[in-house]
Amino acid sequence: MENEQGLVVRDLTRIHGDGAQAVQALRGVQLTVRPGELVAVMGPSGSGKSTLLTCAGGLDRPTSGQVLVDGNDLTTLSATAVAAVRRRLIGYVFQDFNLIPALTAAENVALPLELDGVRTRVARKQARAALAEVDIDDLTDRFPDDMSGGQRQRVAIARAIVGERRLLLADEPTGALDSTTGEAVLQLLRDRCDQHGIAGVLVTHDARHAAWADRIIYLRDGRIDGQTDALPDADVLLEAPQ
Ligand SMILES: Nc1ncnc2c1ncn2[C@@H]1O[C@H](COP(=O)(O)OP(=O)(O)OP(=O)(O)O)[C@@H](O)[C@H]1O
Repeated sequence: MENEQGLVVRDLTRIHGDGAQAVQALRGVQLTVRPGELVAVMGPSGSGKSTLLTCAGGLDRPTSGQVLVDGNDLTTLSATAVAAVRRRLIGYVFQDFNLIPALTAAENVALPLELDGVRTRVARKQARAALAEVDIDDLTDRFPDDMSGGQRQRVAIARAIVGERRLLLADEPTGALDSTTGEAVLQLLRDRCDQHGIAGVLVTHDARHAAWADRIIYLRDGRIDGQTDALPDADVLLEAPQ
């Protein structure tokens, strides 16, 4: 295991399909996200943003290249070992929350721990702690259908940070939310990276959302086409007259 913390992506390529149908979604992407750093990924539709995120999160296998999460090379591990790294170290936040309707907030958040063999009582305790961290410990026993969109996304974030997560991947996490609720969700992601030294990657179409990141990378046709340091402080943008 290499001693590199955070996320390291080297020469990443991903070809979806084969023959005449083959689509080269990523063409040699290099990216390092250090612990505590939040990087935004922007780019036109079809430029490879989601593919980059799913490869970084071990949900998709790259065609070539390396993906290291806290030194664990997802491209050389067995499928079972990748799944274990995913459950223990990687948290995902999606646009549509992906919560299980039949489970309460605490049960949804505890699920990745329980799947990983953590005893139910311990998992539920950690789930309650994660829900408290995103300020919804009063919703522990509530079902997703009885929550607002913002509350559901907080549950999804709690599920993504529960336990000892080291990498937080968010794909348009504010897409289904109004702008105030969306900003609160981004603030939460930012705080997690700052306070817990988690490496974060945020895919977004919105430059105001990208302003929460330390760095923005631009993808075009599967390549990194440019990079900028942080935009003006997000709080300043929020306070600016509309
Ligand atoms: N499972 C798949 N099978 C075939 N082609 C795919 C698959 N997933 C993605 N692609 C193709 O790979 C390219 C990159 O897709 P990707 O979803 O990563 O882009 P994106 O930047 O996230 O787009 P969007 O902003 O629209 O979500 C696109 O041409 C897409 O059609």
